[in-house]
Amino acid sequence: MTIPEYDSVFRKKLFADQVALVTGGGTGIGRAIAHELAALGATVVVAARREEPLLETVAEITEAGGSADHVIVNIREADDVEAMVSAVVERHGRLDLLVNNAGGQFPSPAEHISPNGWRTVVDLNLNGTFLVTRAAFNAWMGEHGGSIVSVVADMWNGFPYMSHTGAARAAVANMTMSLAVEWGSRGVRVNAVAPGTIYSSGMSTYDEEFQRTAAQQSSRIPAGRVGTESEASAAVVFLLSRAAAFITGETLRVDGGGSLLKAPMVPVEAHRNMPTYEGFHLAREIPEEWLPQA
Ligand SMILES: CCCCCCC/C=C/C(=O)SCCNC(=O)CCNC(=O)[C@H](O)C(C)(C)COP(=O)(O)OP(=O)(O)OC[C@H]1O[C@@H](n2cnc3c(N)ncnc32)[C@H](O)[C@@H]1OP(=O)(O)O
Ligand SMILES: NC(=O)C1=CN([C@@H]2O[C@H](COP(=O)(O)OP(=O)(O)OC[C@H]3O[C@@H](n4cnc5c(N)ncnc54)[C@H](OP(=O)(O)O)[C@@H]3O)[C@@H](O)[C@H]2O)C=CC1
Repeated sequence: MTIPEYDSVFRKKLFADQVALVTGGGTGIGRAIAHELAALGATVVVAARREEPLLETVAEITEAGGSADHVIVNIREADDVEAMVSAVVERHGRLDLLVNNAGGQFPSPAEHISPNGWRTVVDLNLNGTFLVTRAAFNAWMGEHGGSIVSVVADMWNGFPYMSHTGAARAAVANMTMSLAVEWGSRGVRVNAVAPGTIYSSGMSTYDEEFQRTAAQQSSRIPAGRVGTESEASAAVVFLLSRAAAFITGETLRVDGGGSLLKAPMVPVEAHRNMPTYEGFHLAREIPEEWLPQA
């Protein structure tokens, strides 16, 4: 099958002569970003732990007329990360664009997350993102400038049953602001994109029950639907581009308005376990019909 070039809304040679590194670029949102950047003229290096999806994405991009390469990496390992960034600069001579897209987590009530489970998710989504960002700055961007975008999540009002990733992604949004300030004078912009529920191939890594819950999110999203991989990619590409030259330290929501609603992602169980406080004897007591019915 012939692979057509990515149908980007951006100008064809936007990233000509630039080199981009996309972590997690072999699958889902990362794969879409890799395709879009390559269609816009960048040489794209995709990096992750499994070689097969990386090779497939590289082959697709090459077939579509773009330039791509891959590196195997576990972003939780500092030595791996250093080797990845060195390989990109050695092979391609520069590193202009970094997309911290690799990430993931598992749904679980907080009390059942083991210490190692918590550490693993924070290591991947926060520490891994920091390691890659730091390595890209030290190896290239600190001297030559560049643009960094990290993919986080809709953690704005907490992330029930995903507390580990919520904490890690909020930390990345905060790190994004710190680094934007520290590195502005070096010509490096640092931003993030916070996707809501995106119908990415990554969704199929979850069990059926979770996927059903995710599908039901449509009814609480003002856009009336979940998002596409391309919609997440377009936001990342915009922030990487010169069109965003005056934007740094920002986390852009790509969630169809979902994060604006007060409705929780998961329903609150009816209970009477939260005692009220009435410090004033003339205060109104909450009447029975205003309390949850068991
Ligand atoms: C309400 C719906 C809203 C929908 C919004 C959706 C928003 C987000 C969507 C996405 O991100 S899409 C998909 C992205 N992709 C993934 O998430 C990938 C899948 N996840 C993983 O690969 C793992 O979760 C991982 C932990 C991130 C990495 O796993 P790794 O193989 O490195 O770890 P392990 O060695 O297997 O485990 C380490 C540690 O973690 C515990 N653990 C792992 N999975 C689970 C689980 N499902 N439940 C409970 N605990 C888990 C595991 O037991 C280990 O701990 P110890 O046993 O050693 O204590
Ligand atoms: N889909 C959605 O609704 C949302 C997704 N996100 C985030 O967007 C990003 C992309 O997700 P999506 O495309 O949906 O899902 P995917 O599961 O397809 O993408 C995750 C990618 O990260 C890579 N990865 C995971 N762990 C590591 C690691 N330790 N080192 C290097 N690479 C790693 C995976 O490759 P490999 O396993 O080969 O290493 C994979 O390519 C993730 O950070 C995800 O959490 C955020 C909000 C919503």
